[in-house]
Amino acid sequence: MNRDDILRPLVASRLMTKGILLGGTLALLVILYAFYNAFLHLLRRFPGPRLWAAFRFPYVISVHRGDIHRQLKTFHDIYGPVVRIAPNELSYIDGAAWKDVYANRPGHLPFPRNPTWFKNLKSDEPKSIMGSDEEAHSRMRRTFANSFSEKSLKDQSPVIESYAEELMNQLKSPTSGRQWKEKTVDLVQWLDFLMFDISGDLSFGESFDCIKNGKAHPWVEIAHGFGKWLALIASINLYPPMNKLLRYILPKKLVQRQLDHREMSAAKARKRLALDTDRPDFVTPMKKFNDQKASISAREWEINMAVLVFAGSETTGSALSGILRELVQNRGVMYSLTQEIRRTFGEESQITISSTSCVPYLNAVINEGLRLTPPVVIGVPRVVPKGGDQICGQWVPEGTYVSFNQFPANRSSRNFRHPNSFIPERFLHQDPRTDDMSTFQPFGLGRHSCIGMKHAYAEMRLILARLLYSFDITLADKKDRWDWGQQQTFIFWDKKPLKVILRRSGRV
Ligand code: HEM
Repeated sequence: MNRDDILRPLVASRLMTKGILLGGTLALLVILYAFYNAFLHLLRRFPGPRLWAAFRFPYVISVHRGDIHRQLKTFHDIYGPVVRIAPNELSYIDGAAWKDVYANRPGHLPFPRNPTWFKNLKSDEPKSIMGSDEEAHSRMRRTFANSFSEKSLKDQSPVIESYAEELMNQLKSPTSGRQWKEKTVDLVQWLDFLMFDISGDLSFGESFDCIKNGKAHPWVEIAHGFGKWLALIASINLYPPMNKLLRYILPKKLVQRQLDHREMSAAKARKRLALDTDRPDFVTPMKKFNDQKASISAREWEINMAVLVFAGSETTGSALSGILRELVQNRGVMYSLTQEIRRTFGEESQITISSTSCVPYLNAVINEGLRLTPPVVIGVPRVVPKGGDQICGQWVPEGTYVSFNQFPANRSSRNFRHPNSFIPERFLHQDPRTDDMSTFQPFGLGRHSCIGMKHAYAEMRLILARLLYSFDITLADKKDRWDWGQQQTFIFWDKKPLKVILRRSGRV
């Protein structure tokens, strides 16, 4: 036996001992970290699943599996209206949380948006209205407000109506040169095309021509992946200091796709800004305001126009798809709504944004659809400000992430009778004993609430009325029935197709 033969096992055994010690120390640290979070942390008295209270990873995994909305629903069913869903995060489904977290309360500090979800890739990136910087937000909100007023909506109505007309013409158009009696189409796809074309026109001054071409514009295709992208960035941001390496960890191809998208948006925004025109869109009123007050920079314009296109199209398209799925799966409601529309309007040309503003059952159907299939599935989280604050009568320490989560709230039997059923009548004859309408805020509340709410309602009414006036709509496959919540969510719904048969109603 030489010297090396004697030393080799000794070295190996030392290395193994060191490895075991290191592994043991790490395991101990993880156990201590989890023990601290679960039993000593200031949030320890809030109910919730122990593993989620101890670590952030179950939440992140669920976000990436696309089932966070269902997980939250299950937790609220078990633990009640407030649940601890991560070491530093609480989820609410109690209506009082809307006011406490999102509204401006006199004598209380505002709860800012959680920067984790809105952090930029680079520190010098321009700010957007969706960001967490409160000063930038109020500057932009003031600039944009005029574009979303009643008057602006009235001015923009002919533009929106012209796109609804284009969609109807496309759906009615002969197939293979022949008139048709019935036709199968995917409404999710067509509604998506419609909403992006409208948003493109109002924000960039030109349509994406998705309806005309029958396919998504490259800008729109990339935008479809935006929810997954946001979820990815947020999950990395949840693990500081890993987020400092964000730009280096993310797959280069993915980052490049987003950067190309931004460049494409910037070019479109610049092109519209350069036009000397008073066309009725979002830009004209904003530009007038900005020319006087110089409130936002050129780079801020560029990013905000892209935000507006996405915020206005993904959400409204999703709402319309959800409502139409509920309608084709609930024939009684479909029948009542169709009757109301065909009774109210003698001709299709009478259906406009203004004429659809007071059609009661239509409004009730839209609200019930927003309740069952909320486009903003889970809440946009806020951070409890300095000094902590009371939420739903309980003190919550500063720095805690808090959110009102629409899907679990709207599907909870604490808040609604028969929460999973599509019953528009609950909005016509409201009964506070069975339905807690304070929980229903599809457009949010407070200074960050949806700036485009009036537009969204106007578009939804117009399009539903036109579709149901002209067509009898049924499911292409009778077995294709399922609950909207079964789909995955990546911030937004990952929508499955809605294949329906259109039959001409006899009115057209
Ligand atoms: C059914 C359709 C829509 C739904 C359900 C919806 C929902 C929401 C919600 C819940 C928020 C609040 C986010 C937060 O609390 O942080 C929001 C904000 C916003 N929405 Fe909508 N939205 C819809 C349509 C639109 C449309 C049509 C536009 C514009 C054309 C729009 C533009 C915006 C913008 C710019 C914000 C940010 C407002 C701010 O932070 O001040 N949305 N939306």
